[in-house]
Amino acid sequence: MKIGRAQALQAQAAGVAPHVDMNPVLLKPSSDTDAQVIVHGKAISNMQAQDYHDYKKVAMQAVLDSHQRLVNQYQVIMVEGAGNPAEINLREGDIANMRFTEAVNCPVIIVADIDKGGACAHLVGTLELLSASEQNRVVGFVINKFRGDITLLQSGLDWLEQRTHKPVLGVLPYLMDLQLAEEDAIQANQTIDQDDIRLRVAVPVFSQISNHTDFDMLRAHPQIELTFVRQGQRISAADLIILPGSKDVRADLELLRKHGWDKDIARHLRYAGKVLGICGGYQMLGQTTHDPKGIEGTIGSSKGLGYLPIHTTLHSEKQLTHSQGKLRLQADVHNNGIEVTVSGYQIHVGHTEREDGFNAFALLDNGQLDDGQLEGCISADNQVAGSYLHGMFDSPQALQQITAWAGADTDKVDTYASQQEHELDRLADACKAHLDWQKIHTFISNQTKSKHHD
Ligand SMILES: NC(=O)CC[C@H](N)C(=O)O
Repeated sequence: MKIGRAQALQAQAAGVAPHVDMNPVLLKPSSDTDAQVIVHGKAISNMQAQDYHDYKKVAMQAVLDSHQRLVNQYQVIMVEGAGNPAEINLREGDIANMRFTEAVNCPVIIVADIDKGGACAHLVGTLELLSASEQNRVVGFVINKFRGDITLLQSGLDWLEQRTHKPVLGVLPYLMDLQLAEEDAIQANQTIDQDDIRLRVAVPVFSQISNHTDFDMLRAHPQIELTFVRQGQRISAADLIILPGSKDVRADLELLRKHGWDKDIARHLRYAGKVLGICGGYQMLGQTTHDPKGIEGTIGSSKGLGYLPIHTTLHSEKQLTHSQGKLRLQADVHNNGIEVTVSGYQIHVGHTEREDGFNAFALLDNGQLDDGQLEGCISADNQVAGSYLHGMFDSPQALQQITAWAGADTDKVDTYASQQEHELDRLADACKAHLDWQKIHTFISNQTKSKHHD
């Protein structure tokens, strides 16, 4: 079952369990022109933009079915649009914006990001490009991410209301360093304690990087300096290099070599640094990756970096599982002999075999995939490790143990879930203080009444 991170976060914010109906159709871009289409949590296929366009009629029905199920279950349903309601090239066949609101007859609030500039022009222009009935369902505007003196904005807001005859329902302030899970873009902003950096982590950014939210907890840790190494840059001095997941492991392996990152990794290991691979990054650290059916790219095999005694073959079925177990990683510091629990999720098409006699990364409680209960691998010299477990840093003990393995004694931090809860509270407080709830409640109760009359 797969839903977008944004929808899972919205469910957490609303205090309800996430469900696929909250994200009936999910597109996971696999390149600039195609995406994996996931309907009701199940992958349908990889589609080119044009094919998806034709598929939208089917997808719309899935969206409406989900909406109906939610209506039967909840009193208030808030739907977030995707992209922009005025993308005229995509309006025909749209399933995520105004066409959906017309189909289910719901009021609309348009939100503009003033940090990017041109917010008034954006709102007036967007409204202008909607049809008359769509315009009628817009009940107001919200300005988001405002910083500065609000009194200077007031004349602009007055103008906007006069011009459009729609109310501004609030101006939300820019919340500094809000650390909420992002969908596709890599988040790199960090607040670190410069005088107390204990671990420097470098993550090369592959073209097809996946699951970059694995790094959110490292980024949120005040004693860990996390650097995303972009293409064209070299990996500079660090304590730990982490190779992230990838949607096209063999192509990204080639990219890694093209940028000289293989040499940087070799040098880093000569200087006794540690290297960790997650999922696709784990596969790259092995001996070989075979793709006999061309699942991710061209048919063929690629030689890995050769640091771990593992062999991977890509299959057509994607495996998806949640796992929990005990870390096998031995820490040079902070090793008090206590077994550390690690948990995470696995999502991959690769099947990996570890050569006999080598250490695993973790012993899982109920391992089902690949090498069974013993998951992942650690090199004989204890310098290189790899695992399929996404989210391995989300539990504070595992984070502490892995950073200890990498040579640093870091303080224990909040769990990922409670850190997200704290950030959601910040956002909720801002919404409570700055939105016109009286008006918003009126829209909601009118809507509920009209539904009862339907
Ligand atoms: N999330 C990932 O890194 C996936 C790795 C690889 N593409 C696989 O599916 O096996």
